[in-house]
Amino acid sequence: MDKVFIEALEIDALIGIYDWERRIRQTLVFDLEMGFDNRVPAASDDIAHTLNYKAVSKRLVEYVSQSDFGLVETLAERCAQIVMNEFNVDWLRLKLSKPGAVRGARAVGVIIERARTPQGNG
Ligand SMILES: Nc1nc2c(c(=O)[nH]1)N=C([C@H](O)[C@@H](O)CO)CN2
Repeated sequence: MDKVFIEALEIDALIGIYDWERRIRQTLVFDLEMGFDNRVPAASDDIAHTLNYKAVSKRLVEYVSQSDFGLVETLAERCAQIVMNEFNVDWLRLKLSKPGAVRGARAVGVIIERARTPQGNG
């Protein structure tokens, strides 16, 4: 399967379960892999036929910077739904890292993989 990816997209957000986290903004890092048949845009050389990684990035920045959740799990799930629903993506892997959240760890976070289940005709 072909993919389009976004690596290390940094977005500041209000996130976390502790009181001190409710008073600051923290930088989150997003890595996305999205299934897409890249033969179509390759044949036409037309940006309109792509899964446009700039458009996806812009939408995520818009959403995440306005978001306010306790858990990274919740934010990751919402982002996955936005990408799948608004950009017609059937499969994705999303890694959401929270750098510096745990002393001694470079980053912590979640990796989720989501696939749209094919609809039967019965
Ligand atoms: N699985 C998770 N564990 C933790 C989360 C989380 O969102 N998912 N969050 C925290 C705190 O907010 C932490 O990031 C502050 O250091 C702890 N564990």
